[in-house]
Amino acid sequence: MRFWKMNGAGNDFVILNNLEEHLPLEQLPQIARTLCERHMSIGADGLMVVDAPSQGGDYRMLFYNSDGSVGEMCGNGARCICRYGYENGLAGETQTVETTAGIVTGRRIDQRLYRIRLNDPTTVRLDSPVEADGVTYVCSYVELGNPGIPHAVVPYAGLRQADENELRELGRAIRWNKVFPKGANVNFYEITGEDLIFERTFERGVEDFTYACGTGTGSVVTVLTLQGKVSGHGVQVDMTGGRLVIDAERVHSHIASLYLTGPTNVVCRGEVTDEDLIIM
Ligand SMILES: N[C@H](CCC[C@H](N)C(=O)O)C(=O)O
Repeated sequence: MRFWKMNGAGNDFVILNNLEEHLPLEQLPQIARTLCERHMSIGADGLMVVDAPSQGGDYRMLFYNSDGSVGEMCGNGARCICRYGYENGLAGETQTVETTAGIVTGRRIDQRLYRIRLNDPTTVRLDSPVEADGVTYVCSYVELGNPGIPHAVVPYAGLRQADENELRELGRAIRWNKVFPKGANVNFYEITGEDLIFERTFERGVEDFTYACGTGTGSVVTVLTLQGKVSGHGVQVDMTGGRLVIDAERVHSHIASLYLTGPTNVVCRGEVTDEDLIIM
């Protein structure tokens, strides 16, 4: 089984091409759990599988979190898979990717820089109170696409200096809060300059912080653009693993388009030989 290991701003993935591997779909959650484990196997935040398109796209992208759960979409993953698609001859410099959340289009800017149009926000709930550990947090909720990937957007003063363990516990409490029926990725942010944000995301399905989250940055900038706190144009979002840039086009009280731009890295390519993997 051939694989690529990639990351987008430090959000890392194992990529398999099912047009060649022909793995049964029902085995993919188990394969994701095995290969994403950081001590026993390759290690990654998620597994992405390229499969045959069914809606006129160049290919279909299946996304599994490291715990084997399905993600509707992954912004950094989609940027990486566009590079994978381009470099493997599956698509050209502009491409159409079929994701569970809907169609995502992507564009190669240069060897490492890729830009995608994220799924449009389908649900936006600004500033509703969420209670965690007896404290009320003012928290917005965004879903991108349909079925939408769920994001909580939480302002957090002094985020850079915050105690990581405390923040993780809070992230976990909000992630499991009953007001979010699908759960949520929890995006803590602070505004650090004009159109400049620092963000950390506690991810559903990884159940920890990742180094970056593309749909998370899109959700934060959606909220802040609607609230008039950022311009929406070229908003820079710094995360642990690098800088992502969001362009959000605001039309009246909604976001009409959302673009994510950022770096990719092909870390290695090779053959999976993990002897713990059971493939029927
Ligand atoms: N890191 C990803 C999102 C993964 C989504 C996953 N954590 C889920 O909620 O299923 C991104 O760049 O958009």
